[in-house]
Amino acid sequence: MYKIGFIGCGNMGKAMIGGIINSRIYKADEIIALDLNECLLSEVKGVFGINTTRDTLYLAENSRIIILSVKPNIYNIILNEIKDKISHDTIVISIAPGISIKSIEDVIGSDKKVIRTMPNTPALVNEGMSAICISNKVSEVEKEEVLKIYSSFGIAEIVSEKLMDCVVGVSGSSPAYVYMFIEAMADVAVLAGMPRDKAYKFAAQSIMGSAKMVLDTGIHPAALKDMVCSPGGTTIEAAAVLEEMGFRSSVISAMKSCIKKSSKLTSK
Ligand SMILES: NC(=O)C1=CN([C@@H]2O[C@H](COP(=O)(O)OP(=O)(O)OC[C@H]3O[C@@H](n4cnc5c(N)ncnc54)[C@H](O)[C@@H]3O)[C@@H](O)[C@H]2O)C=CC1
Ligand SMILES: O=C(O)[C@@H]1CCC=N1
Repeated sequence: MYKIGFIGCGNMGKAMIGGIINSRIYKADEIIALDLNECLLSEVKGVFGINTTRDTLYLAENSRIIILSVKPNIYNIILNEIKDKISHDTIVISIAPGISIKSIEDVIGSDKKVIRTMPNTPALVNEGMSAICISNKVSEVEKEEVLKIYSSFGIAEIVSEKLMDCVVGVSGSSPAYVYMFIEAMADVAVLAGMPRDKAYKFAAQSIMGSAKMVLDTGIHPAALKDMVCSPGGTTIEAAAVLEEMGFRSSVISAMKSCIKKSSKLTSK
């Protein structure tokens, strides 16, 4: 029996497998994965040394934990395909926006163990942020095990299911906004004469350091911002332009749109 099986090893599946392997929580031979894309499957086998299969039913029958790392529109197809192979000891984990615990139970049975999660791609470098919701069929020991898996590639927190759309906006999707920010900052550094490789390093490390300041010091982000803005200095010039150009309101509108999209998927 494999400890964990991934159906789908695209961006998110690969990131989680990479995080689990890096943290050594499971050995490569305790993990199995499947993907319709043969190149991708040989890639994860080659890079991580895990087992692979083309047989979805074999994976479902032989994995104690199954992670459905496919797009939300494939969920029902896969669940219908594997439902007879899911035992009462199997834990089925969703990582997709809009896929509720109930919608999975409706297909595989409400007597089965289902966990809904929302990870993010920084899992690949063990800096993921994940939310986890547990159904009442999952025991305390199983909850702790899943928390341990998700904590192996970053920070993981139990949240109530009603917060999951919000989680998509604030952590599932947010790495994309941050990459856009890094790209923009690096482009301007290049414009001002810095070589591109250095520009990415300077921009990314500044964002990582600032995030670490928020997490490690517990100081309010506004106070941390004020600590950078010298009176009559350079930073307040930039901050004033960001306010003028609607920086915060752009982020607010973008995230509201993301959360709305996630809740629209859920209500379908
Ligand atoms: N990419 C991200 O940052 C995040 C993605 N998610 C969720 O993770 C899930 C996967 O997303 P990505 O990895 O980004 O997508 P992706 O498109 O990179 O990977 C999905 C993989 O599923 C495979 N696939 C499709 N049908 C299949 C089938 N019938 N059997 C086996 N494999 C099949 C595809 O070949 C593909 O490699 C989605 O539900 C997404 O919403 C959640 C959090 C973050
Ligand atoms: O864009 C998406 O739909 C997925 C969910 C969170 C991140 N990527």
